[in-house]
Amino acid sequence: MIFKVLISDPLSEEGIQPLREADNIEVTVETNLSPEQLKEKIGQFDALLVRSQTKVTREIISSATNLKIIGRAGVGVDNIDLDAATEHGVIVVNAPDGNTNSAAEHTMAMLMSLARKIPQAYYALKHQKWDRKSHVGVELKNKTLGVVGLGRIGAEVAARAKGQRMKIIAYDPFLTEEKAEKMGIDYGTVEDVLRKADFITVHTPLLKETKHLINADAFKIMKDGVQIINCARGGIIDEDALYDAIVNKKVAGAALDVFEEEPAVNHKLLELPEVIATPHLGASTIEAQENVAIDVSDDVVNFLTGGLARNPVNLPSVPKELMNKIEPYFLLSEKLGAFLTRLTVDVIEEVNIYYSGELAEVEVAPLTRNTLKGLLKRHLGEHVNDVNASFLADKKGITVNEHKTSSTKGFTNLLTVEVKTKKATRLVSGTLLNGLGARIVKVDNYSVDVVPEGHLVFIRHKDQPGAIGRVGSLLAEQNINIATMQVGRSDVGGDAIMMLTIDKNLEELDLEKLNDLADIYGVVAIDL
Ligand SMILES: NC(=O)C1=CN([C@@H]2O[C@H](COP(=O)(O)OP(=O)(O)OC[C@H]3O[C@@H](n4cnc5c(N)ncnc54)[C@H](O)[C@@H]3O)[C@@H](O)[C@H]2O)C=CC1
Ligand SMILES: O=C(O)CCC(=O)C(=O)O
Repeated sequence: MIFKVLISDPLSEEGIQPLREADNIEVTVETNLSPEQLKEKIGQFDALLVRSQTKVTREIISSATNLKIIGRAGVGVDNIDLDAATEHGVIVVNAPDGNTNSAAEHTMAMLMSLARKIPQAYYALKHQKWDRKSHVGVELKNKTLGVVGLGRIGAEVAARAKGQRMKIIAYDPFLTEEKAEKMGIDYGTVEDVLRKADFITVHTPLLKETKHLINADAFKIMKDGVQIINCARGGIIDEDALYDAIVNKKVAGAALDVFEEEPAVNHKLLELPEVIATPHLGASTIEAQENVAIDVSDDVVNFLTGGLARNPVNLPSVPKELMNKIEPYFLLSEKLGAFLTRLTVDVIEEVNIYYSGELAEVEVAPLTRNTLKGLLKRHLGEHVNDVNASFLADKKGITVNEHKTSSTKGFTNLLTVEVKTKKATRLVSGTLLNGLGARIVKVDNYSVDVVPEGHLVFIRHKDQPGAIGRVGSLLAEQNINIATMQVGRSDVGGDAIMMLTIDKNLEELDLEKLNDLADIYGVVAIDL
């Protein structure tokens, strides 16, 4: 059998040698295809290899009747509709490590160019202006670099900036004080980083939680004259807010490799002399392009010829017999993880998963991975799946323990997820009720009975007359209908919880007003 592979973005010729050399693989390189042309052609191919230009939309995937694998020669998979790929049984693989070094080096190049106004001075000189006065820069030595997102690239940037004698302060949901100390950097909340830094560089994926992470409010708390670098993803910084902050002289300069809409030509930020920019070149080196092309080509060859892919982004693969037994628990396990991650404010160090009743009789590793997927997605994004979840948890220094117990507390099956941080232990239990579907039956020490779906609001409060009424009245004022409500308490007049399901989107809920009500200790909004 011959497998047909389409390469639709420019990839390194050296990097695709594994594909060219494989006996049963035929390679077609056709770049610059329009979406319509790609849609028309894709049905003939078993594999598609892309960089970031090709948008692999649901429409393209739906037309790809033979497609088995999509390879992304790079990290970010935001140009590929992962849900559509998973739904169509197409595995997506990426090359997470191959361009780390290049992206980190590009960030350093941008940082130094920004500090010394090199692009502006070059531009002036090219236009016959010998202007030394307008291009006075600042030193990096003894300045503070704030790193938001200390993953592969963020950590490499931090290590290099130390070599420039900079002080580093970083925030990452998986960074602990101990880890920061080992790396010789300061650990802070995102606010600490924004307040203390002279230069701020972002290295997160673009997620719901990181979209416009650097917005007008964030600029307000930064130092006057701060300088900003984005070599990660357009959209992490609110471009309108950045524009205003530069015009108002709050921000002295910005270096951008990425934009909300690419290609970004005629962008208003590019009109500002304080902004220097490159057209998404972070990974554009001979070495990175060779590395990422080799990594995805190897994975495509392995996968098409019956082997395992090393860097799957979405692969669900469990033996059929086991699948039949555990499938009903898949959604519950992910939702328990997703629920618990919203209740956890500090860095998660340990996860304990207790399987009871009929669940104690089967192989539960896929459920553990699925629970971790629910836990990790909030901070690591959609590329977390049940294949890479355990690996990512391990990489983030989280200890994961599975426990099987016979104690079911009256349920035929019970799944309990417990997370431990330095400051707290939180837990949630769920079950499948015969004929009634999934239920959350316990949160910390409180028994509840909540369907784990929709828009949930979890409120900790003091068990006092009027507390529940005040919440109800405030939601009524905001025209928000309460669909279900559960209350639980430890003892009379002590700590208590409310779990509400509301009919409106959580964005329409004024969390601050709820938080400000008398006897309310904390409110968390959770979309399940
Ligand atoms: N400009 C370019 O050509 C390139 C851009 N990239 C982009 O750079 C970014 C980083 O890539 P990697 O370091 O390889 O990814 P990574 O997954 O190793 O690191 C991302 C880090 O962001 C952290 N994070 C998630 N939410 C956060 C939040 N709200 N606040 C702070 N940190 C948060 C995660 O915990 C993780 O440690 C990605 O967006 C990637 O697509 C990557 C390569 C080249
Ligand atoms: O393919 C490219 O050049 C972009 C690389 C990138 O942005 C990524 O790997 O996330």
